[in-house]
Amino acid sequence: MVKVRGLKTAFGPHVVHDGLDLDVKRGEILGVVGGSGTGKSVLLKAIIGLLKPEAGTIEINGQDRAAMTDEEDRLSRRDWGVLFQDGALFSSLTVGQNIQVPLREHFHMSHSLMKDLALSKLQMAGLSLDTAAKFPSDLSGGMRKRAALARSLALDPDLLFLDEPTAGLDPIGAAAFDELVQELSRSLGLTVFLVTHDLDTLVRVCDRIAVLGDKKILINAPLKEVMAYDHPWVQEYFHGPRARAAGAQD
Ligand SMILES: Nc1ncnc2c1ncn2[C@@H]1O[C@H](COP(=O)(O)OP(=O)(O)OP(=O)(O)O)[C@@H](O)[C@H]1O
Repeated sequence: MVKVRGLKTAFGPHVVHDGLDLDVKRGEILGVVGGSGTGKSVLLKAIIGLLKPEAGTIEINGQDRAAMTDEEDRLSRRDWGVLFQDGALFSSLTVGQNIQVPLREHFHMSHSLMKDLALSKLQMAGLSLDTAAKFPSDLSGGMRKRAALARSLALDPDLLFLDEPTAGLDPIGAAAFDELVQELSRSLGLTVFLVTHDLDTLVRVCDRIAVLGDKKILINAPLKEVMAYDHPWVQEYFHGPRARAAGAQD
């Protein structure tokens, strides 16, 4: 579903990725982890086209992003949704209006159809219908995440990019959110690219885990294999007390 080859990204002299390869398989939930500043968010931004790589190729659904015309790029954007770390909802719009933003951008449809679609996405994200009329500031952190998830589902994407979706949620809210992502992935066949620091999330929902380090993907494999990988950061992260508490046992 996503194929990255030889990716190089840099900010001036600061090289973030160099010769990075990554595959995201259709229908899987891939967890992307790595130490702070290893370039998880930059990788996500490069894949979705918010950041231009210095070298390498990125294919989504078999289409080389660099070779796309503007129109092809616009159309391909319908195939994926993004949930950024802060939710990034428009504060002056209601939740319902927020969910309608991508629909307005991509389709000409009647107001009532748009409203109905927004309500169905709210339900998919586990929110009650009355949330549509509320403003983001009226919602709890967990509800805001769900509202942002509903917006990222607006165009019925095949692929979902989530950047630290459970950051800032309490453990119960985080577990419920993880469950929702897993349920959506299974029922809609969604492929999920999930950047996270949350060991609970990795253990609970990810089919495979890609570890970023030394400007590359060090390993991309199921949890058990990743835990056995001989690298200091991997060993410390997956065998420390937090990992044991999350149930990541050999
Ligand atoms: N717009 C930018 N301009 C300059 N440097 C940047 C920019 N965005 C990111 N960087 C740098 O790129 C590197 C990778 O950043 P990134 O945000 O991808 O890290 P991360 O792995 O997501 O970290 P964290 O886990 O702390 O969120 C960092 O050194 C960061 O300072």
